[in-house]
Amino acid sequence: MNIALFGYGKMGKMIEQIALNRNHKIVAKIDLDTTEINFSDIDVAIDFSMPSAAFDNIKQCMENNIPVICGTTGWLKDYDNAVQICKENNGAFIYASNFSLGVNLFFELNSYLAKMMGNLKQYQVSMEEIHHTQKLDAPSGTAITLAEGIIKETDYSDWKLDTAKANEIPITAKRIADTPGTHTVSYNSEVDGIEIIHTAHNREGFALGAVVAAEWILGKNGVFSMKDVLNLS
Ligand SMILES: NC(=O)C1=CN([C@@H]2O[C@H](COP(=O)(O)OP(=O)(O)OC[C@H]3O[C@@H](n4cnc5c(N)ncnc54)[C@H](OP(=O)(O)O)[C@@H]3O)[C@@H](O)[C@H]2O)C=CC1
Ligand SMILES: O=C(O)C1=N[C@H](C(=O)O)C[C@H](O)C1
Repeated sequence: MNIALFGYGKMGKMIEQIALNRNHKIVAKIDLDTTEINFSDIDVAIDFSMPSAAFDNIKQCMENNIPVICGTTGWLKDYDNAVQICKENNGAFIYASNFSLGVNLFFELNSYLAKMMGNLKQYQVSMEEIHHTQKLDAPSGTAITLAEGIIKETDYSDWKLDTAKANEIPITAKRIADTPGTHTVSYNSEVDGIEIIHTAHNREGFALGAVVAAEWILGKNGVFSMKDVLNLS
């Protein structure tokens, strides 16, 4: 499969390694300085760029009939627009805030726990995410997906960074050097607490998930999620 990498930073380089090990070819490495792209060579685009760049990259690929796997976070105000453009072009698109198998299992666990907690008003939920100091967005895309999972199953109506009202989920974002990504969901009552934690030890899981998603989407049309790729319930 011929892959174009939109963004050749920490994730782009890790994806390149994994893709080459799985016998794929990297036919383009696109960054801020790229002036021309030869779309005729590309089977699938994988975007791990920047919040300000992702939507334009996705749009450009869709208009050239290239399936897109997008892992960039912090651009979701334009998500519905991206879905619309995908449909208009009969394209193929996956956005995931986190491509690792472990986090996608953690999303399922989070939903299950939230479902149990829905009627137990003595517990208050809160969340913490920790990432490296170069991260541009806060809270992380993964934390937002976790919060959305809780909102779906409980009376919480929104999330907020730091201070939140009673019906909002407070999220704390910490930035610590060399931390690939740690997410904790906590439920606390007067008498006890329950925590679930996912810790990424490195970026390999994210990169492998993105390449597996690219392999999966080839030949398909539509807007999908990692749940579809991993065949999770
Ligand atoms: N969904 C997931 O599983 C994961 C998502 N991420 C997300 O992926 C994104 C990238 O992360 P990471 O690799 O760590 O970040 P980096 O900062 O290491 O890399 C981003 C790269 O994007 C390049 N870039 C800037 N503008 C454009 C553009 N217009 N088109 C294409 N590329 C561009 C930058 O180039 P330059 O240096 O020249 O500015 C840089 O090389 C972030 O949003 C992050 O949150 C990260 C890990 C996992
Ligand atoms: O910027 C990162 O590094 C990461 N970003 C994603 C997010 O915002 O959730 C996924 C992962 O946690 C690493």
